[in-house]
Amino acid sequence: MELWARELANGFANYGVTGVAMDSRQVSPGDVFVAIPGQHVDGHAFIPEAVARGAVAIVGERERETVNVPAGIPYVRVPDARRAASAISARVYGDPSRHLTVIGVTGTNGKTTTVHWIAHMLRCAGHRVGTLSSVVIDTTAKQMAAEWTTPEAPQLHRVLSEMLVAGCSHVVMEVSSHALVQHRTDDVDVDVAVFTNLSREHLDFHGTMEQYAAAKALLFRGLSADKPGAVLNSDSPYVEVMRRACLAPVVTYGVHSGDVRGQVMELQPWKTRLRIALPSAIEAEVELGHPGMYNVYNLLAAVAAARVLGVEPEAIREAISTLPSIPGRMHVLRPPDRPMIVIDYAHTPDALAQVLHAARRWTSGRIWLVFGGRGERDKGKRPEMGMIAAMLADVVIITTDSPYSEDPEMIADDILAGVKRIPDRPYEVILDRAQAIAWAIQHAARNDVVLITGRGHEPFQVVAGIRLAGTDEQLVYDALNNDAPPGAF
Ligand SMILES: CC(=O)N[C@H]1[C@@H](OP(=O)(O)OP(=O)(O)OC[C@H]2O[C@@H](n3ccc(=O)[nH]c3=O)[C@H](O)[C@@H]2O)O[C@H](CO)[C@@H](O)[C@@H]1O[C@H](C)C(=O)N[C@@H](C)C(=O)N[C@H](CCC(=O)O)C(=O)O
Ligand SMILES: Nc1ncnc2c1ncn2[C@@H]1O[C@H](COP(=O)(O)OP(=O)(O)OP(=O)(O)O)[C@@H](O)[C@H]1O
Repeated sequence: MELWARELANGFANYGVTGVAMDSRQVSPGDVFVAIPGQHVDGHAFIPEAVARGAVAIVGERERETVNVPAGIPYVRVPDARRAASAISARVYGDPSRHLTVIGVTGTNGKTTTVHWIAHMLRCAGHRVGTLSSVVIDTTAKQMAAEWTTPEAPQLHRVLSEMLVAGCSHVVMEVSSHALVQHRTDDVDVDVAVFTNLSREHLDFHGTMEQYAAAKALLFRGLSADKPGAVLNSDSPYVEVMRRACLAPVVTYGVHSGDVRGQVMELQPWKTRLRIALPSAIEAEVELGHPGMYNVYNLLAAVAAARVLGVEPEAIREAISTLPSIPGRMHVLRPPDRPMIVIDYAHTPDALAQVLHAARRWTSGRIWLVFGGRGERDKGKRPEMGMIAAMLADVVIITTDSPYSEDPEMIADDILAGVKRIPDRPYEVILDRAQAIAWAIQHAARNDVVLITGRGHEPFQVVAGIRLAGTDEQLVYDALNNDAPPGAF
């Protein structure tokens, strides 16, 4: 930690500050308010509101004369407000990560799944484990729906301190590239860092794949040489970027290469038989009850991490036979006399391709894919996903997926440009998501599959700034109930 950040953090801890807030609407009495110059608004404009809510000190980047700080309230100007927020949060909440074994998982896809599977393996070995994922924040004493993949530093350190109080010895958490670039995790003392994979995503934020990879590599750069290690996917073209960033010992995993190696014996529609070889020459044949090659990689990442953490092979083996499903990932509904319906969270080109490859094994019939593109996010991936959809599905239904402030029709046009690159692929554009899902279910035959991707577990869409409640599962139930005779489902 830079000297200025350490001194600032110590100063606030000694000053008796009891909490940290980066958003004026979340200030509690006794907090220090950190003003962030944002992309939309300037957090410095909310200093009076923060003080009115009980902030006892302010940190910002602007000169004191240019901001409105009420008399008697200390103001500290810093070179980087996000960096300051992280340092102060860690110190004010008692540096909880130093007393926990923290496993950070980064990568474009598979973070949530890998986090929950590592946590499961550690629990099978008898540890008390907290988790932070984009589905849930679980301190073991309480569970909260997650709004972020990785929360802002104040919430992050507060939650880590709650996990410590709840008696956790380990925490497994997702670390997003946004979090790494925005210093949210700078002061989390990570012990084991895991890399799943890297493919196109968030280029609106990172600009290029090189910069995106460099952002992910920050997690490994932060891992000191005395830590148990980094766990890297050696089949990823980006493995060397992560390895170069790393001073800690490296353990790799993969199907084609790796210290922990998975050899697929049989890839069945819904499960996979594989032989896993560990560096200690221990080999075991296991059955993974989750479909797709990509889940083989998630499993190998979890196994390698568990071994680095000292989990015995027997506990790992037991854990593999009881691995949990993740809400909204490959969630299967089998209404009688209807096509099978699968809800999944694929929202990147690679994830969509992986899931469609897996889906091809489920049916000799047709795959009806219902999906959209999220607003205010990487527009370049939309035509790519459109083309993948048209290449790998039989019927493509383009719909709306949380457009935020964007026009859903324009987003659909972006996707359509990719769909049209594959000649003669049938497609429909039905912007109302409920209608799109209902249309696919009505038209698909009994032995077809309706695959609905992009929203997974998410409980709402944001349309023109308004949160519209309703999961995809609910939309499926509505479609079936409106259409089916009573009691058929
Ligand atoms: C693109 C991005 O990362 N944006 C983040 C950025 O927003 P911004 O620069 O637009 O902030 P702003 O709205 O201008 O506000 C500036 C400051 O004023 C504050 N404010 C604002 C209004 C008010 O009344 N009072 C107040 O104090 C805000 O809290 C903020 O601190 O700074 C804000 C404050 O830190 C973040 O909330 C916001 O995350 C937005 C909500 C977001 O959607 N982030 C996503 C992209 C994200 O981080 N995702 C990753 C996962 C990605 C993945 O899928 O892998 C994640 O970890 O969740
Ligand atoms: N290893 C993987 N490689 C490619 N795609 C994957 C992989 N694991 C999961 N997926 C796909 O990505 C989707 C999201 O999976 P998961 O939530 O585990 O990833 P994530 O990185 O946490 O994403 P997010 O942070 O957006 O939740 C899944 O529904 C599946 O379609």
